[in-house]
Amino acid sequence: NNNESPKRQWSLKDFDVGKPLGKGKFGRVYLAREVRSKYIVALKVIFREQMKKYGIHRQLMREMEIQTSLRHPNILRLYGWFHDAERIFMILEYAHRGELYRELRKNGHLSEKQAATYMLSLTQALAYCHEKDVIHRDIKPENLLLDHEGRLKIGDFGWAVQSRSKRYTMCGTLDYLAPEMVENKGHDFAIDNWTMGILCYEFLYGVPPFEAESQSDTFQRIRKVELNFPSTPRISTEARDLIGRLLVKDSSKRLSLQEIEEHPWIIKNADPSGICNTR
Ligand SMILES: Cc1cc(Cn2cc(-c3c(Cl)cnc4nc(-c5cn(C)nc5C)[nH]c34)cn2)no1
Repeated sequence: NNNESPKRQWSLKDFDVGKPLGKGKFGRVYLAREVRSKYIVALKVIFREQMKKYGIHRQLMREMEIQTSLRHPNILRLYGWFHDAERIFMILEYAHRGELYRELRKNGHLSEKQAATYMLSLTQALAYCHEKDVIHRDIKPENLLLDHEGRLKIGDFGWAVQSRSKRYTMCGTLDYLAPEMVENKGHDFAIDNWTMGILCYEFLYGVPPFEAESQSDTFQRIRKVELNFPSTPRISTEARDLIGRLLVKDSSKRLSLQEIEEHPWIIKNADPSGICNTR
């Protein structure tokens, strides 16, 4: 829209750079403050030679175009970017309460109200992305952040990062691959609906549904959709119903985002404000 502020030319001297917040294969994220406004941001720094080495320059540009155009309360804002001779810098919204994963690990699993509230936020963010033909926002828990009020933010450009704490390594993310990915078929919007099922399970049980000793066992369990629900923690029938209607091999038979929003478990448990601080 034409009342958009003109694209400022940013440079590193506009920022006081603070502590590192996270690091990935291609770079790091730092806490930073814009000097004039004192506005706190997260500054993601990507090393050019790493970018060349992994040949991700074009993908990065496309992802940044997408991310800049997205405006949604549950999607981390990309305010702008700049570069110098050896690095590319992205000026990102700072999520004050960090990784949702930390909350999940701290409490072992989330309450049904918290899980349903985060599921609703994710569904609304993904519905917004799908309207703009953006799929596969890479919604692994490592990429889900919480703002100062505890509101969920999808915090990444859909490319692999190593989260700061070593305990969930990158290979752990294969738990999130859908059958069509594992079997190398094309994937479409429904890929995100599968991931929503994985996430909902993990929010409620603290572990992903198809976790196994080896990668091949995990692939096997994904392909056969070997889904079982442990007896503890006790999860409501509605929650298991929702998970069972998302983790469906035939992608055309998975619940749509609209149907997730209208599911009885979501209606009964989710806080529409997206903020749920009840344990
Ligand atoms: C490279 C690379 C690493 C990562 C993963 N990552 C994301 C962040 C991050 C962003 Cl982008 C925005 N806000 C954040 N807030 C935190 C945070 C706040 N607390 C209290 N603790 C943390 C951690 N991290 C944020 C950092 N690393 N993506 O690409």
